[in-house]
Amino acid sequence: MEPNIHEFADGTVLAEKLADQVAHRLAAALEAKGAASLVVSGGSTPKTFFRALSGRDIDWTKVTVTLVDERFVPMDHPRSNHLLVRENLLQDKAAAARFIPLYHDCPSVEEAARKATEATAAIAPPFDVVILGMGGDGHTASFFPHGNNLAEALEAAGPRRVLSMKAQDADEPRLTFSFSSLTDAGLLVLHIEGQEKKDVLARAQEGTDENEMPIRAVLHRASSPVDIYWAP
Ligand SMILES: O=C(O)[C@H](O)[C@@H](O)[C@H](O)[C@H](O)COP(=O)(O)O
Repeated sequence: MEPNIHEFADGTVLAEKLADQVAHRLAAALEAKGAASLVVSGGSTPKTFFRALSGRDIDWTKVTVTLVDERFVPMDHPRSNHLLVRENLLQDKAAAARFIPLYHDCPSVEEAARKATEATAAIAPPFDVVILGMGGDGHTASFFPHGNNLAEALEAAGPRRVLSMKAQDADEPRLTFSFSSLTDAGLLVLHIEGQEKKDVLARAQEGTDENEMPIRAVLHRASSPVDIYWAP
């Protein structure tokens, strides 16, 4: 299924449009089920979008927010995605949402992944909204090229869970939802910005080796349509 590409004049316009689309999708889920789930990525790209979404007027008390992936660091660590989401998304109206962290203070990242799987199992599948980012190496979530658990993480019919991931390109051990947990979302978005990321996307779309560029698994075999949001 070919991705749908939405291009915007700049990151601010993109953030407002994406916040509108996500709020609309969450509101529809709340109307239909009385609950909604939002699963977001970390990194530097989503900050403006998070701030725009935090002010949208939906019943956030019934929305569960969690992370696509997390660095294996405590919440007060500057590289924590939980910290990023707490400071930028869980503010204003969205402060009322329930947040489920992936990080757990365990002796190993493998044990933390088991605890994160248990802690997130209560979120009814499929997730309503999943927002992915992409690194310059073609990783998404914590599906890093040549990651130690990459094959398992990318299994099409693998169990819904959180796995640990270690990779040369990752600054620290990671916790990541599996491909199967993320890619049947009601709304599956890849949010990237800048010409460099657009060039990386083009290279990913031309090739098939998922170990080299794991984003290819999402682009080529996600069960949900992929909506790419891009601004210069
Ligand atoms: O924990 C993370 O870093 C993210 O989940 C990761 O997958 C991110 O989306 C990309 O690395 C892009 O990051 P930037 O937005 O900083 O380029």
